[in-house]
Amino acid sequence: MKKEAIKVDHTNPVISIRGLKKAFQDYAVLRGIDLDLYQGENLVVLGRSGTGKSVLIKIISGLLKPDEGEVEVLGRNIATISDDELQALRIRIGFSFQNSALYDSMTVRKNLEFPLVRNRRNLTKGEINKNVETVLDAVGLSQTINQMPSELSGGQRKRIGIARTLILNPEIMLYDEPTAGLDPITCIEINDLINEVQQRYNTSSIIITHDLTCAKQTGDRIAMLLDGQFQRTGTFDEVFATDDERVKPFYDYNFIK
Ligand SMILES: Nc1ncnc2c1ncn2[C@@H]1O[C@H](COP(=O)(O)OP(=O)(O)OP(=O)(O)O)[C@@H](O)[C@H]1O
Repeated sequence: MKKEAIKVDHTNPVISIRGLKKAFQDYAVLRGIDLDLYQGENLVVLGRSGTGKSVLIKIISGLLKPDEGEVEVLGRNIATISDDELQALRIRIGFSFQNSALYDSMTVRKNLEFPLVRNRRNLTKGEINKNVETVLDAVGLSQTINQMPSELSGGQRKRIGIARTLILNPEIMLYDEPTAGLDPITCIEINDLINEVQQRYNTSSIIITHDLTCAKQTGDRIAMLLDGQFQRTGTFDEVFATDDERVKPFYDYNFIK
């Protein structure tokens, strides 16, 4: 489905990164990253395997510490906040993992209740049920409520993983390769879901992908990580209007020129 026009507030970055560097032993992965994610925006991050996309979102969610630079998330400097403040900030960020990260021994209902029981301790049973039903409806899987993850398809697991992050009403969503391993029709459905989430929950999102159809369908803006920096950012067409041999193969491979 074609993406509906979204109003992005370019005066209000929810993530602001300046001069971010991160190395492991001798290998400099991120070599001076500058990036803003604006309120309401879907930003797609592209880059070859091993260029540091996952490292970047781990730094944003406080799982890894930067070596140098400023990383401000929802107005808080990630490097200097206390552990308690970081914990509170993380609840405002939804992380959709590549493997969906569901608990295999729990039903869909229990998987969805889990973050609420942990983080919203004063909710009544009725409120918990209502929240579970609302997010299941949002991802179009109300009928799976009593099923086990093993009974779901890859696409359904992905949706439940997204529902589990939505249940805490995150302001920022981080999607790590949301369409990896899915068939083309399911990919399109997940792309549509990412756009629906953006509209319905007013989220700002970073979407890491190698799938250019996903990038084109979901991205309001694309940022391409090349040699440790964002060297090409813009709309999909702007980013790929180049003869740069580091960029062209992405397009040619995805769209079979
Ligand atoms: N905790 C760590 N310790 C040491 N090296 C690490 C660590 N985390 C990541 N790296 C290295 O950093 C580099 C970037 O890894 P990252 O997972 O961010 O790549 P990526 O761009 O997400 O790749 P892919 O598209 O394959 O998922 C890799 O060389 C990886 O081995």
